[in-house]
Amino acid sequence: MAVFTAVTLDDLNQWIKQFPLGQALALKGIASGIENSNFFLTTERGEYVLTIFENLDFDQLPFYLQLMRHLARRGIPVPDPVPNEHGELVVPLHGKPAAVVTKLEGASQMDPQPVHCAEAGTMLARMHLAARDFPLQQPNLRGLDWWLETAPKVMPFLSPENAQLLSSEIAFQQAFAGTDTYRQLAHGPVHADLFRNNVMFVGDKLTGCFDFYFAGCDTWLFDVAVTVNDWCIDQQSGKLDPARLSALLDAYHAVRPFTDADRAAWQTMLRAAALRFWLSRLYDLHLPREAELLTPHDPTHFERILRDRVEHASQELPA
Ligand SMILES: Nc1ncnc2c1ncn2[C@@H]1O[C@H](COP(=O)(O)OP(=O)(O)OP(=O)(O)O)[C@@H](O)[C@H]1O
Ligand SMILES: N[C@@H](CCO)C(=O)O
Repeated sequence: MAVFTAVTLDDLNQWIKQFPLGQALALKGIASGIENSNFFLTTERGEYVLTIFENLDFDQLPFYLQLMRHLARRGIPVPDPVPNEHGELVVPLHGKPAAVVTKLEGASQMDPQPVHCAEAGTMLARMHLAARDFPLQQPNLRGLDWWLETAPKVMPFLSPENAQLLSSEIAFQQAFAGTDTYRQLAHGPVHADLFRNNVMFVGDKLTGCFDFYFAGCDTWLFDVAVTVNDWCIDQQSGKLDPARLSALLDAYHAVRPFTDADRAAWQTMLRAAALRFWLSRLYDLHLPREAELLTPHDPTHFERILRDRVEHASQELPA
């Protein structure tokens, strides 16, 4: 159950008046998700999602919500935040920040085929291009600085082999971040968490993506690697699946062609993307926050992926 803050229809009667949505007619808690309290909200104007942010504060939220608004206005299928009468996208509800966004149609495709991977690749590239003129800046808050700060906290919980893997990989990534190749990579606002459960389909057609609450400015290639490491793998072994990988990369490349720097950085970036989720899952497992009530995701999945990416080269990016 992922509703940490209880809300009733009665609670909403007054609150909803500040939005041009008419009266609230129905409210249903959404069971999945581990970060926020989410509700499907039906009003006189249609179907929406109400999110109460449990762990994010008012300072960070404008970046996420304004980015969603920016993308929605450029035709990228993402939830569009509804402004209140003062133009605000984030408004307190029961003392916590909350937002109302449009509801996407469809359901996640947890067993994606090449056709779904191609759709994801196309949308990711379109999203990168559409965000180029987004004016707000926020770093990826789960980037290298966070890895350096967090690794010492989880080290005491690791086996000697895993402690060695973690420290050597962070050193490798830190060295890479200082290279010319890294500096030449295109960067801008990225989703940074485009897993299968954050994308909707109706049949084989992608209808949208959501959960921008790890978005930040980072390299576009990092975003591609995060996506590939979830969509294009055998879920048991973590190994890359060539057909799905080609489908996603070719579709991305057709919209935003990969550069020589991307090609030079690809293997390293797949490792960075695996490290990012191994570390965050280790952190959530061993150092859970108070507001985090659900079973954390399994870190060993990303440990396997990282070891595989270190030991086996992926196919190259399309030229
Ligand atoms: N705009 C939307 N349209 C339709 N469904 C949505 C929308 N936003 C969220 N959902 C539904 O709510 C669920 C939880 O949302 P979300 O993934 O943003 O929560 P979360 O707490 O950030 O979860 P996690 O961090 O585990 O991915 C989604 O799996 C999806 O089913
Ligand atoms: N996608 C993340 C969860 C946070 O959205 C993970 O699988 O660890």
